[in-house]
Amino acid sequence: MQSTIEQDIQLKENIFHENRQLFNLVTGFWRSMAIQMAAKFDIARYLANGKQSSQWISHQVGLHDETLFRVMRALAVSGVFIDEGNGEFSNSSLSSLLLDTNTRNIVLLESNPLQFKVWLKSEDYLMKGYSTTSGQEYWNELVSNPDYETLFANAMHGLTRPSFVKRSDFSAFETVCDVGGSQGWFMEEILKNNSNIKVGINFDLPSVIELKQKQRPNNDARAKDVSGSFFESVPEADCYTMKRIMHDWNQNDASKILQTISKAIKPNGKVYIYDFIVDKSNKMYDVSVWYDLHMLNVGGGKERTEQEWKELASLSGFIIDEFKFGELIILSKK
Ligand SMILES: C[S@@+](CC[C@H](N)C(=O)[O-])C[C@H]1O[C@@H](n2cnc3c(N)ncnc32)[C@H](O)[C@@H]1O
Repeated sequence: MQSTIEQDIQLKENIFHENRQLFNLVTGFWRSMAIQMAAKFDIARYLANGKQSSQWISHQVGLHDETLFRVMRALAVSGVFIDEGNGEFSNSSLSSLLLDTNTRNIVLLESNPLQFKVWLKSEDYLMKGYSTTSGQEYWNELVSNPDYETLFANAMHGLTRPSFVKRSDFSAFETVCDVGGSQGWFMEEILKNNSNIKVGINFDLPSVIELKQKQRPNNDARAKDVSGSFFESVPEADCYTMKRIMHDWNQNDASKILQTISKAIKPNGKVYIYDFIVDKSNKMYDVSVWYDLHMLNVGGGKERTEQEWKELASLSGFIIDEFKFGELIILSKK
């Protein structure tokens, strides 16, 4: 029989030595914050031409020598940077990814403490569900902090795959409205690829549109910015795109957004939703189920399976025409 002390020691050893996978999961936020620091101070950039000492980097950036060494040493153990010995480091395949602006923007957002903050409500959700929460709180908080809003918009742009536009057929439409279009990157891409479109509207909350007009004024005469709330009204159009919008909202709110669109959509119009389609048969690691939890914490949102998309469409007076590429859902009015 093992004594309690022996059992205790063994438990600790299991967690800290033998079961590294569990340890890495449990302490994920340590790694997340260390990567946030590396991305924020663009450390990978200083290694782009080969190995350097952390001390040299800290002098270039204006950081504390010993602390930067300790951050890089810990990240190297997790595969971010390579520890070359004698206080020198080089880029690993992971830290090299931070040299890409889009990837760095996504990392800067997803490892940001403000993103972590929304998870503090997890226990509440687990105990009581999310029906009393309004997802709008998160967006109101976001738009009241222009630095966070810019960080968010840059990351969203980083997540936009040009293939979304290239694979979508806009040939039948004159007016397209991107609902919740943020800084207008997506509409810009749509207009660039579709000369048939006469008007391309980027629709978002007033403060988002205000920021967009300051930072990214339109230079395509067909592009228009319109502000408002998709719970009240949206401009008339014959195609509505919504990229990473519906997953922010619970079934009731998501349905309200579709009902607002239903009032403004022109005859034979379409709604193009760009969101994950959760594949329940997929037992492998699938990022959509982690995003599903993140969206829940952001304010009661969710990622949906085909069946759940069908239910949402039907609840809102729409039918699903097609599921495409695992990430595009095309709807028309019932
Ligand atoms: C996840 S972001 C997606 C942004 C953009 N579609 C993209 O993929 O880059 C959600 C967007 O919805 C906007 N939003 C939130 N509440 C809104 C409302 N009530 N009316 C209009 N837009 C809203 C936010 O400001 C934000 O730009």
